[in-house]
Amino acid sequence: MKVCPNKFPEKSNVVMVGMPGAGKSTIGVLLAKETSFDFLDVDVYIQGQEHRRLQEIIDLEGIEVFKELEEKYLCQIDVDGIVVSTGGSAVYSKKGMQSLAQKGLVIFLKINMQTLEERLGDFSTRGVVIAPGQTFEDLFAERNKLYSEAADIVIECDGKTQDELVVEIVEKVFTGK
Ligand SMILES: Nc1ncnc2c1ncn2[C@@H]1O[C@H](COP(=O)(O)OP(=O)(O)O)[C@@H](O)[C@H]1O
Ligand SMILES: O=C(O)C1=C[C@@H](OP(=O)(O)O)[C@@H](O)[C@H](O)C1
Ligand SMILES: [Mg+2]
Repeated sequence: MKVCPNKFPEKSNVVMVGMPGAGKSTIGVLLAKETSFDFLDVDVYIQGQEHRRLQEIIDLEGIEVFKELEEKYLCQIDVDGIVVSTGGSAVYSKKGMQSLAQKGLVIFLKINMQTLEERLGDFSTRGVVIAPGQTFEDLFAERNKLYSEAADIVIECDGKTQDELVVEIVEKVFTGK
């Protein structure tokens, strides 16, 4: 039986946004298991459609081509009863986010700079969309603004385990506590 995000009956999906390393993919799948929702990781979806790794696309074709592709695939997603974990750069696509938000409750997994650095290590090998010369601090500030604007709900993730975060999201989104 499917549980509905009953605090938000007009929304049939849950959409995770946030910095790379914030936990969108791992917490998204745990949330889907907990709620009997299905799960879609947009990064995995793009790779499956493109038959190549995101890192390869970014390295060989550059970030602008990657962002165009990401927008194309974000706009194709038409689902119900799904936890959708986006890639960290999805918020650069206004059209893509508007499309997801039509039926999706957008959850921003917010995390501080120190935790991100610990989790990401060398982000140049993780395929992060960052402009030449842009510092990670600048990227962090730019992205946080976009995630906050896109979000219906902000979840502060620092110092919390994945399981604690799933419980918190279920309470805020599914049981209305
Ligand atoms: N709350 C958490 N506490 C500790 N480690 C976490 C937490 N959330 C995610 N992680 C770890 O951080 C890494 C990045 O998580 P991932 O889900 O891939 O992030 P994203 O999809 O946002 O880039 C993974 O190794 C994951 O296990
Ligand atoms: O933030 C980014 O620029 C990106 C994050 C990645 O996803 P995760 O946020 O799941 O790591 C992936 O979409 C791509 O490599 C670009
Ligand atoms: Mg991910």
